[in-house]
Amino acid sequence: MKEKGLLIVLSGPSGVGKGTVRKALFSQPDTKFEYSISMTTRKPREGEVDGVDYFFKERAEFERLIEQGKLLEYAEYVGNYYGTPVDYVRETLETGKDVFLEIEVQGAKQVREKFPDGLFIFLAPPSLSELESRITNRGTEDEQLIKNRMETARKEIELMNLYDYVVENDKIENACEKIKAIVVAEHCRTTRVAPIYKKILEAE
Ligand SMILES: Nc1nc2c(ncn2[C@@H]2O[C@H](COP(=O)(O)OP(=O)(O)O)[C@@H](O)[C@H]2O)c(=O)[nH]1
Ligand SMILES: Nc1ncnc2c1ncn2[C@@H]1O[C@H](COP(=O)(O)OP(=O)(O)O)[C@@H](O)[C@H]1O
Repeated sequence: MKEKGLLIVLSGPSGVGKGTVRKALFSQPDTKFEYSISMTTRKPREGEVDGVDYFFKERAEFERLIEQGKLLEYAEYVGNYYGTPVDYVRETLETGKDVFLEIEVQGAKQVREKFPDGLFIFLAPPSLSELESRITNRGTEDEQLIKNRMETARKEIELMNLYDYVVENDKIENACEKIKAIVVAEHCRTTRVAPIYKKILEAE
């Protein structure tokens, strides 16, 4: 029987650099995992393409997908829904490929409940002040929103110990290298290679 792929979840506080690190990872030719494109009710930003960056949905349609159980997880984030299509994830894992999710922390918590064997990686900021300056420099939020984001970030950082690994996003390249190394190590875990071991002995 073919071994199933690994579900890799990258999460962490808003503004830590999840999207940036994910894009850097997927621009590297040696990245072998499949990115699961999320659904969202947020409007496309300039240059974003439906079916590439996100599947852009109307609110009513998204709510219908929730009711139909089509989402592995979903969360409401700054007034918009974001969610992971469950069929794509399950079907891709069945083919033996690894699937990569880049999602906020509420969603990651839901995935942990459904996929306890997944690989959960928390992307952490070098410090809270660095996090604040990244959110401020991104220029997408006003002052009050930044204050709220920082309050939320403190609580989110406390959830760090629910994850398997913590990767500090000091430099983008360092974070990418660490994530790739973690995935390689995870594939070599005794619990995962047990079927292969059996195969070796059977082939004797
Ligand atoms: N729960 C959940 N969060 C998601 C999903 N897709 C993206 N996100 C998160 O939603 C947040 C907002 O994403 P986006 O609107 O693209 O803006 P960003 O803040 O510039 O990355 C980020 O923290 C993403 O990690 C998803 O499918 N589920
Ligand atoms: N390692 C890093 N060093 C410095 N700035 C970074 C780093 N990673 C991300 N950033 C910057 O921080 C801001 C937030 O990154 P983003 O990927 O949007 O975060 P998230 O997806 O976690 O909300 C962006 O302006 C991005 O360019």
